Amino acid sequence: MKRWLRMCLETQVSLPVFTVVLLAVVWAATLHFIDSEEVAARELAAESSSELIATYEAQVARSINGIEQTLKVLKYSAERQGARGALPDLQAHGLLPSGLVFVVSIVDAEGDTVASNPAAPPLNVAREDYFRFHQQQRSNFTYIAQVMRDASNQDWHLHFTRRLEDARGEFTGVAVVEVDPAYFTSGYERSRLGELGVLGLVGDDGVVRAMRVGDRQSFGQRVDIPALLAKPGAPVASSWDGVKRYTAVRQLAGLHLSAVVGVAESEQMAAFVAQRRQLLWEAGVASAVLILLAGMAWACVLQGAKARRRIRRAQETYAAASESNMDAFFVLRAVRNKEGALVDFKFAAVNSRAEQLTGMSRSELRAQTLCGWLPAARHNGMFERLAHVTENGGVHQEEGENATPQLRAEWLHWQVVGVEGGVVAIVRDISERKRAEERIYHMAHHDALTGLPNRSLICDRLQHSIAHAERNQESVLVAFIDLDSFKLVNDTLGHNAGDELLKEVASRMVGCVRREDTVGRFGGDEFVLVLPHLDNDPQVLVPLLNKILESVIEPIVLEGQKVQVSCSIGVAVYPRDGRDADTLMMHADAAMYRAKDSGKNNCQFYTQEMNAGLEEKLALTDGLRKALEGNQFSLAYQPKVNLESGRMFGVEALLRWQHPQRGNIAPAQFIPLAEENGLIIPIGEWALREACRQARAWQDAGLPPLVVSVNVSARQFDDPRLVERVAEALAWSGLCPQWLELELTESMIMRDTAQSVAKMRQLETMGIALAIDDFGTGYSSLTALKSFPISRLKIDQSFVRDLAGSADDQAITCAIISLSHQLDMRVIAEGVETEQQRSFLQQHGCDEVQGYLYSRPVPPQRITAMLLGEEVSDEVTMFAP
Ligand SMILES: Nc1nc2c(ncn2[C@@H]2O[C@H](COP(=O)(O)O[C@H]3[C@@H](O)[C@H](n4cnc5c(=O)[nH]c(N)nc54)O[C@@H]3COP(=O)(O)O)[C@@H](O)[C@H]2O)c(=O)[nH]1
Repeated sequence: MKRWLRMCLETQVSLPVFTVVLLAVVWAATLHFIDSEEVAARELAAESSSELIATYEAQVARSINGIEQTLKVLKYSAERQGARGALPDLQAHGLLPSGLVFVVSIVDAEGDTVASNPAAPPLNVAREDYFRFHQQQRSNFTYIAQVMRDASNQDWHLHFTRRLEDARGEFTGVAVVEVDPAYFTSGYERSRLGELGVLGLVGDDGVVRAMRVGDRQSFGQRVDIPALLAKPGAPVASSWDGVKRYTAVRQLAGLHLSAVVGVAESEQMAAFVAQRRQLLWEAGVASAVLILLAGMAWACVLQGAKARRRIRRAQETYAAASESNMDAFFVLRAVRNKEGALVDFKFAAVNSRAEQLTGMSRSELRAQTLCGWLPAARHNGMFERLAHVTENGGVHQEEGENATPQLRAEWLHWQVVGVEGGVVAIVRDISERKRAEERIYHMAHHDALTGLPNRSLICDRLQHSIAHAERNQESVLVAFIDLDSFKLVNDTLGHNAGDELLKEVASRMVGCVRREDTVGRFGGDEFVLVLPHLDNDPQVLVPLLNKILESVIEPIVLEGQKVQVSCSIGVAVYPRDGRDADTLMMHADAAMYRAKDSGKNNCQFYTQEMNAGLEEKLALTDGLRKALEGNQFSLAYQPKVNLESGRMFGVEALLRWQHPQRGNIAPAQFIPLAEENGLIIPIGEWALREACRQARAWQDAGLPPLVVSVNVSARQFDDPRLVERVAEALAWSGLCPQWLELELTESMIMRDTAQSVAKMRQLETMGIALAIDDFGTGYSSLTALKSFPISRLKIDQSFVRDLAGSADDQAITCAIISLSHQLDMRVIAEGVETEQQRSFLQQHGCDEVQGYLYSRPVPPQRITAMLLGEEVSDEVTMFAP
């Protein structure tokens, strides 16, 4: 109810209501006035007709009275002196009326006109109404006949007649006065009767004797007198012309005649109608103006109301938003001195987050000024910044560590917005975000395993150190550290052990350096040291580097086993060995390789000469990239011989690279490089396809089928598409899987035995044979070995080389032969160059051999020739077993 009342009181509602009421009043007054004016006009019209009838009645009475006097004189004279002598006598005495207006005549008993004035031709009127009336009735009153014309008077005229009789009362004729009907309506006053008013005489028979409407004379028509009298004072439609008139009727005393006067309603009410039109027009215009003004006022009011509502909603939204907001809101009103200078701020409003941030209640804050609460604001720039935004508007934003102890946050983001009369400060506690950012930054720049700076942070720090050294003429030492035999630990003891080793080594290295030095993990088992702020003799750091070598090689217990791992360190020094980070890293890397080549567990400083090796490596890498496209690769095939039969049963496919400038490049030189940069995947795939194609070509040529062995490197074996690629090579070449053997190394399959077994089983299922190459050099787990679907072990040539002279190699070789047979595998020895070696192997049950003793790796045509028996090696019978 209250709401409804308040709504009604609101201007946007009350204004239209008021306007409607005002319009209603205006129109009610106007219509009422019109109504009363109409009543007055009608009364006036009715009165006017009453007045006119009185006047007209008197006029007519006077006129008829005159006519009656004439008739009486005529009657008197005619009855005394006879019909013929009456008129001359009367004329002689000047008793006849003017012949211009009245025609008088005497009719005898037969109806013949015996005298007339003015003189007229003789006429018999015996058939006329008035004659028969007087002939038949002894009447003593004037008979007024209907308008007519006859032979003696061609103009329409009225006959006023009286009976003539003799002394006995017998009928002797008729005295006649003829009058123009217009005579009775000549008193028509336009000023009062208008153009449609009526003056008329109507006989008791209802027939009009004379009538005038405006200028129009008429007679003879019938008028319903009772109908005219039915509604006194009200306009009635006249039967003769349909015009509505206020009509008055008077019966003329002693005459069978009524006087009729009428004024037309349209003319009588014309002034009123005009006035009414004027009033309605004025009221209409006034209403339109009122509506227009009210409409404009309403629009303004509505606009204002809308604006107020918007402001109210905005305030409500602001209040709701600020309350539910994670940000603290402080509405600060400027406090000015008498001169208008801004001296402080007062807390006008705050939200609950602001209470939490300050630890003060709303009322406590509102009782404070900014500088009263935070005196430091005057000195730390806060007041100055707020004042600047207050005076100049705009928005000021900043974030940083909180230096105000009154605010409970570590980090704050400030947004100060200028508003009317002050500022709104929106303060957000960003401590959590900052901590997260720090965490993310740390994660992005540190190695997750060791917590050391990662590659990106190492480079960053190195660049900073270089920049600093450049400014201060200092040196920076960069050391590239690679663990020796880490792979072995990882492969044999598993990844967890490898991770533990890396963490331990990392912590030992950190323990060796200063706070300002950086020890970072570059990736895998590679670490980098950045030692800045050196004077120009880097040799002073040799003891530190030795300390690192010593600390790394300290034994460590992993998975219950005592393990010792050394490291190789390569050192480059700014500015001597390079002026930028990339060059220094590259040179340190080169030096580290030199340390590896120099027997590991040592430290090498970069020298110019090392660059040559590096450049060589880069050139080879570049050449490798182009080699596939340039068809620079080919395969050589080395026969594999069955010792028992002495026959070639298979070949090992060995990759050869014919460099366009450098000639033949040994696989030992480019295969590790291709492994390092991943090019071994496409190169290995090419070798696989080519070997399959060649084996199939030999078969297609009708030669005895050979098993072709293809080497698979670690990177190839890890390739998730290995099985797919092998299947594609077989399908593409059309070689049956039984004629393909893949040679894997111990270390590659021992790294993740479960995954290796799964992959090997897939290959075995396809019908492909698997052999373990270089057996004896790795660390095979015999349990794992049992579970592998391996069909052949290949004794590494390092054991075969000294077979004749080394009892150890003999023992190892015999053990491998025995192991193979126990695991139900065949065994082949590679690198067999001498008859002694072959003989030893045969005596100790080795199944197969491969080596220069039989043949070097040769082009496929040579194998073809061997198969065809065209080329015979000393020891090999070139037939498949
Ligand atoms: N992933 C791939 N690796 C390949 C491929 N082709 C070769 N290789 C590997 O390169 C290494 C060096 O190979 P290579 O220089 O061809 O040497 C092979 C033989 O020539 C050599 N050999 C054979 N018999 C003797 C001998 O009597 N004496 C002697 N000194 N050397 C001999 O041994 C190498 C074959 O070794 P292995 O593979 O272990 O059987 C080598 O490790 C190849 O594996 C390739 O396509 N993919």
